[in-house]
Amino acid sequence: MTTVFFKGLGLIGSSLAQAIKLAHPDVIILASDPAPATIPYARQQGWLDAGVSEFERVAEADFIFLASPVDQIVADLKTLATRPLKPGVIVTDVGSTKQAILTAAAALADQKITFIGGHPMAGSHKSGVTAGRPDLFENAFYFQVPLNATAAQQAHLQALLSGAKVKWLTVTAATHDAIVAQISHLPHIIAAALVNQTKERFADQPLGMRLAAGGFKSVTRIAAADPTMWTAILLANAPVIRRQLADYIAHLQTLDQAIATQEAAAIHRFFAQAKHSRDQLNAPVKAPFYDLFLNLPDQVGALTAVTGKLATAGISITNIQLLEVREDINGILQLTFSTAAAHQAAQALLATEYELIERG
Ligand SMILES: NC(=O)c1ccc[n+]([C@@H]2O[C@H](COP(=O)([O-])OP(=O)(O)OC[C@H]3O[C@@H](n4cnc5c(N)ncnc54)[C@H](O)[C@@H]3O)[C@@H](O)[C@H]2O)c1
Ligand SMILES: O=C(O)C(=O)CC1(C(=O)O)C=CC(O)C=C1
Repeated sequence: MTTVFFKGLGLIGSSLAQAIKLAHPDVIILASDPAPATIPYARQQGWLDAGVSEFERVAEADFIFLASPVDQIVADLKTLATRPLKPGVIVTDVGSTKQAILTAAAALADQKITFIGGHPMAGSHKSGVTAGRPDLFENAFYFQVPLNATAAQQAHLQALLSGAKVKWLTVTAATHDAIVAQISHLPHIIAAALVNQTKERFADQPLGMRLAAGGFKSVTRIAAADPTMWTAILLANAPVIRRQLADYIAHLQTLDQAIATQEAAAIHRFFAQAKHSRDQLNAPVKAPFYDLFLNLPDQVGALTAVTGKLATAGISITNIQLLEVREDINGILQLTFSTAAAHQAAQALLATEYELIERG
């Protein structure tokens, strides 16, 4: 019998819990959440087996999901490291940032407890248990950032979450935080800033932003997201967000200059480039992508050893994915590069130590 413990049963926690229960009805789900109506609602829905307080009964868990705001996840990781836990337990989280969380999880690794950082790339501006849905993550990417897990342990977590129907992507914490700062954190800042500035601009207009049509509404939907969650994200990923925010402001200033000097060609280029890129967003991914497959030993730190070797040699990886992992058998690691030169250099570097595999 498998027991899964959720600390935090809001939008993301409850969606994952429901996806687990649907795919594995025998799994026992325990959860703690301080929001008063959360546990009764989940019990009444039928997919929560028991509500507990804080970390009560956590020692029964085979999997522990930390699904509260990222600052609370950091605090919970430190607390968990002092608790007696079940041998072999896998601890994971769903936080929107990864470096601060992986740093805090070192306290667990010191106790020989397995930690795998996680982040499903789907969600909503709605929050709380009532917004949760078992199909929320269908076809979404799900980042996995292992700290001290074997390939088999990563696969074990993926199997538990099979009902979520996600596309797994293994990355380092630094890569994760750089990517999501640009495509998730920055957009939330921009949406909120636009709403705040619009509100100020319309201070003396009775209807104000209620007159807005689709443009304003589609750009600002995510400004309705939970302020507690977003404060924690911005503080946890501050240096990366600040760099990308400065870059964004520079883009706005360039456009401002082009408007001031009436440079029609520059303004046209600004919109044409954006249209081209936005039109590509849902198009199938086209080459050039260069894949390298290798047998990854089922050992703690095996993935970090490969990525560390490539980083030391200055070779950048576009994507890392673990395929076909079975208990006690090597997993296949798929490394994707964006240039033939990087692919060749990686091949030469890794061939001496790893078994490279041909895949069509
Ligand atoms: N909202 C999204 O789109 C999205 C997507 C991916 C990941 N995430 C991440 O998932 C996590 C949860 O976000 P969410 O959208 O589910 O937020 P949410 O507000 O819907 O849920 C958070 C839950 O955590 C609970 N909580 C707060 N303090 C707690 C504590 N000390 N112990 C136990 N529970 C506690 C809250 O009561 C709430 O029910 C965050 O770390 C967030 O960064 C969010
Ligand atoms: O769809 C939304 O409303 C979201 O904001 C989801 C969203 C994002 O796309 O930025 C929010 C936070 C995450 O960590 C991942 C996904």
